[in-house]
Amino acid sequence: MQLITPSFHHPLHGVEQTRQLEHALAQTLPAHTLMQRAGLTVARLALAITPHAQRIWIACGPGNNGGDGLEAAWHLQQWGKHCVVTWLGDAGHAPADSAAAHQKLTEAGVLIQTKAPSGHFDLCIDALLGIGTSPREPQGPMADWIRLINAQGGPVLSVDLPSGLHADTGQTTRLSVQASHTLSLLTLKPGLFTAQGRDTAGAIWFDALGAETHTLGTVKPLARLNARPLVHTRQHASHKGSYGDVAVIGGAAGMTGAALLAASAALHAGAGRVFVGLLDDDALKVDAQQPELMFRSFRSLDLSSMTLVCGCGGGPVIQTVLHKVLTSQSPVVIDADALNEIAKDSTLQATLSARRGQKLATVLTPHPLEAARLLAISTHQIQGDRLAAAQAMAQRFGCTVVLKGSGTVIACPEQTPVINITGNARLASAGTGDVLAGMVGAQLAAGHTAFDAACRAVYQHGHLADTWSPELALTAKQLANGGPSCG
Ligand SMILES: NC(=O)C1=CN([C@@H]2O[C@H](COP(=O)(O)OP(=O)(O)OC[C@H]3O[C@@H](n4cnc5c(N)ncnc54)[C@H](OP(=O)(O)O)[C@@H]3O)[C@@H](O)[C@H]2O)[C@@H](O)CC1
Ligand SMILES: [K+]
Repeated sequence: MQLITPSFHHPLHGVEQTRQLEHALAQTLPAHTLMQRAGLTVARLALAITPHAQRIWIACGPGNNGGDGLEAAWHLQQWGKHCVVTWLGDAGHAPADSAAAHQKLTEAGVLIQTKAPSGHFDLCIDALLGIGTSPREPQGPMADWIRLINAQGGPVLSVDLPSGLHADTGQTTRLSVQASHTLSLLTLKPGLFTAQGRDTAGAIWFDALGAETHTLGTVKPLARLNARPLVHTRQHASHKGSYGDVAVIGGAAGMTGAALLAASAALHAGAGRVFVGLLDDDALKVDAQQPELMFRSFRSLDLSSMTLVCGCGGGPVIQTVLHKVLTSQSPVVIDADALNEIAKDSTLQATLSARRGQKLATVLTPHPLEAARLLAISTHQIQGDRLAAAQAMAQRFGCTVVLKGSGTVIACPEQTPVINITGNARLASAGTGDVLAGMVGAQLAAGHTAFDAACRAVYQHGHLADTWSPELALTAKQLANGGPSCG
């Protein structure tokens, strides 16, 4: 069992793949073994997170998730805990593994109740719903028990998934369990890490139940977790030209700040030189706070020799430069208003898609609303399946897509998508998206592929927020500078 941190590219398997693996593994083991392993590991984690808990409520659902709970209760009872076990199943109709667990617990003399318990519990174990959850709203006792678990206010350990959370998408039913810990079994599920997953699952643990890495490797994952990128030591004998040039193109009248944030972020993320091509003719020609930035008119920029970050603060006028940017042979990051303009214009969309045929690096960085415009669907549909939406955009436009939001998804046509788990809600403030675009630009300028550049920048952007002092406000300006202590 392990606590999940962004240290490894863990594979993420959805419901279908998890069931395939379960089936393959179960064939090699005596009956009920997987559920017995599941119950034991749940009981061990319960003990680890609440070592002094005496009174434990184990709420068990009608399927095999409930069976895991019954198995866990058996161990906890053996270890001297006072377990209150409630079950929504029916011994005559329960799945075979759950029926066996029910019989074992009954034979151990544990009372299995059907009514909601009363009083306070030191720990609740939520074994109501796992990968078998359907999108219908829980009703009756299931709904009552979810409300009661959430009302306890103490630690809640969810078995496999917080009940009500969909394993593939991270969507929840309106009523769902709010866990402090979730122990994902056999596989890690993508829904734990994106959309509502991060807010409902708490700390995420994983136990492969004896499935070795090569067994997990037999089924293609839906996604992988982003992991801390390797930091390359700079060669002593290098110079600014070794790290590439970035040109930020944007900053229409009244919106120069966005372009300056992206430029500053590119600079602090290691680009060799950073140019700013502002679309406002009357804009500043130098930034005294950041004298390293070189201001140029868009017309005078040599687009062929630099990485372009296009759209930050661009307004509708960005439309006038997009054809030139998209037909350049340079790596390109497309953000904000540039995305909105492309969404409106099928000719620009064709120009964007044509870059793939020329093997030109292109990264789109939409937030869900921009993504909705690009795919001409609703934001609700985008958020309903973020992995699928990011992949659809990557396929449609033939490039790398960074779908921002809780559990940012990075997708490209050739690779398994990645979900990022660094970052937090402090990033939900003006300008942080411009900073990310600049950071992606710096990674592209350093020579990384579009997908790698996006993964590295997204990780670092989130990591800065995760290591930010809780006493200090997180502002985009300081984020661009690499953190509050850096300027
Ligand atoms: N896979 C593995 O490798 C292993 C799996 N294991 C465990 O098994 C779990 C999967 O078990 P599972 O397939 O029985 O599904 P599960 O989540 O218990 O739910 C099905 C039941 O819930 C009901 N129900 C569904 N939605 C509902 C709703 N919204 N509101 C109300 N009710 C709803 C549904 O009713 P139905 O829709 O059929 O009427 C059915 O009765 C998995 O997550 C893991 O914990 C481990 O033991 C070992 C290895
Ligand atoms: K559960």
